[in-house]
Amino acid sequence: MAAHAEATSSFKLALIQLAVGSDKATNLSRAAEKVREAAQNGSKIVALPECFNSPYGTQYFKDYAEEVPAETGQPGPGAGESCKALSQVARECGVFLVGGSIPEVRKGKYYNTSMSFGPDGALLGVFRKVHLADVNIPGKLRFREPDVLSPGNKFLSFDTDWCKVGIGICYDLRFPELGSIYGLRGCKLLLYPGAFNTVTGPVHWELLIRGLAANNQLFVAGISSAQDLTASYHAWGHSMLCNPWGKVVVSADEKEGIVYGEVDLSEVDRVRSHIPVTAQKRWDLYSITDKTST
Ligand SMILES: NC(=O)CC(=O)C(=O)O
Repeated sequence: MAAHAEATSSFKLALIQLAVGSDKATNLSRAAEKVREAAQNGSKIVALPECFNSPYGTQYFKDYAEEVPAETGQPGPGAGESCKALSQVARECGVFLVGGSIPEVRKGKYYNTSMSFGPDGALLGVFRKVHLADVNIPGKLRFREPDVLSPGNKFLSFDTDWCKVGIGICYDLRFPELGSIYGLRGCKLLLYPGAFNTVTGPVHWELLIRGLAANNQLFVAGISSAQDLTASYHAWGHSMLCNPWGKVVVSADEKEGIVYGEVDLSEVDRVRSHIPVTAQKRWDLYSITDKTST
């Protein structure tokens, strides 16, 4: 009965392609406004982009960094302003909220950190970007997150009322091992807040999202900030949801907006029954080992 209920369940997902500026308070209040709009339009899971409260760039991370609670559950009075704002709007709207990412400071180290909240405002868990962006394309683009950030050492998957969701951040898309691990954990939806750029984005963003979805036969969404050609970093935009067949269900252009997609979980089982690769793994020949705990 439970399996049937899940097999037929479907829900609306909202990807908020936010225009991010240099004022943190404005970024937070505009993000909350968009979460309210997405909830009013019937979304059950809402996701924000990478670095939604600060401009993207190694020169900004330290100035915008906040502490993130060490414990899950309702954030205490000492929680940072972004954590409090996200928790509050998730509770007000009764949605699962994947809070994009923010620069975090913890014991003198900096991280690119995503916090996820339940509909009661409780912090469900944090994901610190595991693979840090290291891009050097001579004459075109250079940025190295490892110059400032430390990598996270844990993955994050959590249960919603419909399915288990796995979280990665941007450059993590380049490492299909993470998607495989979430697939093995039973996730049916992967959410990657991101900020690809106008050099790598046109070639790699959609390709990586679709590849991850097709290889693991599950839903994958990438959530970008909007493109701003006056900023020092030109985010690619093009937030999108891809289905387990590897097809783009819905996508944005480069401008600010909310992308809505219907996640019909029965598609996961349908695609897996049509082409049973998830049941054909040759674990006698190779392995994917999850060395972390949830
Ligand atoms: N910003 C990133 O983390 C990644 C990126 O832009 C890229 O891989 O290209």
